[in-house]
Amino acid sequence: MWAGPRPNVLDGFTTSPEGGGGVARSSPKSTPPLAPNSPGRRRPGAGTDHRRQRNRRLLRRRPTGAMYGAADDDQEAGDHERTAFRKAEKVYKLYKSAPSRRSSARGRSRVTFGRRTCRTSSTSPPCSMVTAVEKSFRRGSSGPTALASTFPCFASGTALVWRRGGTRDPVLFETADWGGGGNYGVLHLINLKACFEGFYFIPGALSVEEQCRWVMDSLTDFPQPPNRTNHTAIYGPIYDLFDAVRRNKVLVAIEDSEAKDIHPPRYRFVENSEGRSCKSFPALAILRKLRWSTLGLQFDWSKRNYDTSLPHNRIPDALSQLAKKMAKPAMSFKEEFQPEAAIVNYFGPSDMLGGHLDDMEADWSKPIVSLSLGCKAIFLLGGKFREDSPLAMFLRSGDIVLMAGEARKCFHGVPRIFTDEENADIFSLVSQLSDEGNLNFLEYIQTSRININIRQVF
Ligand SMILES: O=C(O)CCC(=O)C(=O)O
Ligand SMILES: [Fe+2]
Repeated sequence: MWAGPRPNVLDGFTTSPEGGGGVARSSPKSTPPLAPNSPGRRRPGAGTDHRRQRNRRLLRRRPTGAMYGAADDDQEAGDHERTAFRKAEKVYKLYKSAPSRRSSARGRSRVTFGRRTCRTSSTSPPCSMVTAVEKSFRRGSSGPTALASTFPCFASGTALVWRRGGTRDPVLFETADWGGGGNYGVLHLINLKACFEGFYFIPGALSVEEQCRWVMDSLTDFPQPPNRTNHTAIYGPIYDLFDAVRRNKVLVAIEDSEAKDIHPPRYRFVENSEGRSCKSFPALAILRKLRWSTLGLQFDWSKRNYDTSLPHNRIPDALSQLAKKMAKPAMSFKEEFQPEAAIVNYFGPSDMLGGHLDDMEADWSKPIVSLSLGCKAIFLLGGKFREDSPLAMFLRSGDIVLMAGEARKCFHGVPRIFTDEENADIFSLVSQLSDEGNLNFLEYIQTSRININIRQVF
């Protein structure tokens, strides 16, 4: 169990108890109440009270994203917490039957779990758009739809969405103009709710080789300084985390005399901590508590803005090229997407990302390009208000989602990932990594999901 210094309370996700609970979450009591009907989107920079108020709400929602602890929240929350989005999160989240335990130790998440038995079991995945869509896309079934039966080429039409309780809603969709060639099907929801316009789903967009590459980069290059991670606020810049895991190293505090720079590393990895009086942290534990890293322009979670004064590298060229290519269906004919920042989210077995909006980019007409890697997840796409019931869908390794236009203003989140062998849906990724002998990556990704979302900030 994690016993390190208290992390930035605004960092990352709340982790599972067995995952170490390394990321603290802010207490629901200390955060401002959520207005029952959040105001619609205002243009960035409007600087109104509404906007500030909403940002404070998001400040709490986005980075903490606590799913464990939800039971606590529910008890302490008022009606404003009982929104359709919140209800859906509860339907889809992972429940465990385990003895109730509450940790209040400093530096750990305050989590409660095991109060309820499993409702969303790994064998009963949600009825969702993707249930319908993937019947047609992935398995080639005729399905109750006007979708062409073979993936990746399909025709515009209507799909039926099963909702809980057996009702079926039609979803009108069109195939998006890919523009850049490539053998992908792009599903663009256009009428389920007006606000879904601008949401594009590109199943199987990344080959297994590409998936391996992005998994490896996410674990090796992307957390390297000057990129910041949830660990930066605690340890300062730390280098070569994944290499340290491979070599079973431990993280130790650097003696004062070793620090010469203005922003010196405060910790570094060493072979073993023998002979040192300070505390040491196994590299593997640090990796397991990695929740996010930021590429390109660095996002300041505490101020909720992009801090252009922070040292940063440009988005890696290959990632930038990929994002430009994938963004095409959501861009106007003459424009090119300009990747300026990316957030890499690392999900452990019981992690989730609470419902939120991404509203800190200046131009919301530009898409967010979001890559899924590793274990399958449930993604909730809500409306402009938390009261709008979200659509649930699966995102698998290699899928890409674009959020643009109206959908850019919609609440969304990830209440659940599937880490069991049967439901994680990572067979090809696993066999590719095993063939290549990349066992450390394999071990990590078998119980994890990585999301890379790429943004144009200005
Ligand atoms: O993990 C995902 O698929 C979504 C991530 C996301 O919405 C975000 O980082 O803002
Ligand atoms: Fe998001």
